Amino acid sequence: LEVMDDKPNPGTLSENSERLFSFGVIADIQYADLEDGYNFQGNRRRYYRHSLLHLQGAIEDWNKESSTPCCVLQLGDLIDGYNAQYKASEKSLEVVMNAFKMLEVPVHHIWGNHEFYNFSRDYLTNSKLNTKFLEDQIVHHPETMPSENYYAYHFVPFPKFRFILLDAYDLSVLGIDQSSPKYQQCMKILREHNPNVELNSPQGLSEPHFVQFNGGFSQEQLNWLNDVLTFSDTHQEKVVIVSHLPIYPDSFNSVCLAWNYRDALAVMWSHQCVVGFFAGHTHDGGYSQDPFGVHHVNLEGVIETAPDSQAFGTVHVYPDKMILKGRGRVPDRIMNFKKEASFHF
Ligand SMILES: Nc1ncnc2c1ncn2[C@@H]1O[C@H](COP(=O)(O)OP(=O)(O)O)[C@@H](O)[C@H]1O
Repeated sequence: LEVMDDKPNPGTLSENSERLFSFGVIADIQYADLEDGYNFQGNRRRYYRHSLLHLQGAIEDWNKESSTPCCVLQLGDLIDGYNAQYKASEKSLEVVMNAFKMLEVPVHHIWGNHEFYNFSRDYLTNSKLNTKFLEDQIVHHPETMPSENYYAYHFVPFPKFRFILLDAYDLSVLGIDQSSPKYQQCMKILREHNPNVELNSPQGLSEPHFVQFNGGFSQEQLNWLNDVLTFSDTHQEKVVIVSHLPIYPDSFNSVCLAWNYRDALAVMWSHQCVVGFFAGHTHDGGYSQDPFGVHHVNLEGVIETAPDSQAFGTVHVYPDKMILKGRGRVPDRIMNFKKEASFHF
């Protein structure tokens, strides 16, 4: 495609020879069978129908790639919340899942706020959006098994390289029964930080990420994350963490952060194994390397991508770096591993 041709090609021959494996990334497809619309601020066009064509184009490209990706990470918000209003949630999910059937490699689905506008957590758990069956278990390490109380798991597509999917709506008022103790606990957290009548509004907040369309990580999930990262440290693995919500404040506008992003950062920063953190949610995209050398990528959202562009990427992993090959409005990025974290052969 022309869009790719005018960018520098990071995949030179020598790099290709030491390429270990690759994976696809895509975020915020938010499909709905609706005319184009706008975001809440009214400054970004949303292409509800065209998002499906963008997804189909991405799938065709991944299938055609010379080094086939091991898998694709779908970073959440697969269908738009509007589907619920039009009683089209199940139909739209089916349309999008049918598109994914063309993909020749496994897709890992993460859950975003729009999943919970359409479906309850119980529904999602029993749906095709639950890809926990793709997890890898570590024998004799029961502490690395996630509990059923949140949607998170880890897998190893290449020796010594682990992916951890996190549930950023583990603490959330979305998709959960209003009579449950957990709802009450989460509503309390939200109201303590957000006195607005409209809980989706960050207006006047010193911590503007305490809004209803965000969520957070329970202590239980963070303890599990800590245990998996401890295992990875001990076994000299590299880890990429994936979540719908970003956790590093530098990489974009802070309204989109997970509620307790600081707690997640503290866990992550107490280990050396983490090399990257991929998130969606922001639509605008962003990138930052934190002081501990972790690369934070917020992927540009498909829903706000014009029909003549694209928004997805393939990440190629090398012994000493990851190279994001972006398509359309996703920029290419070379992300070097911190020195002590490079693979040694
Ligand atoms: N500043 C705001 N004040 C009130 N409601 C808001 C505000 N920003 C977003 N919302 C509401 O929050 C929800 C999510 O916002 P939206 O921009 O659609 O986010 P997403 O990127 O997840 O689609 C929508 O229902 C939207 O109307």
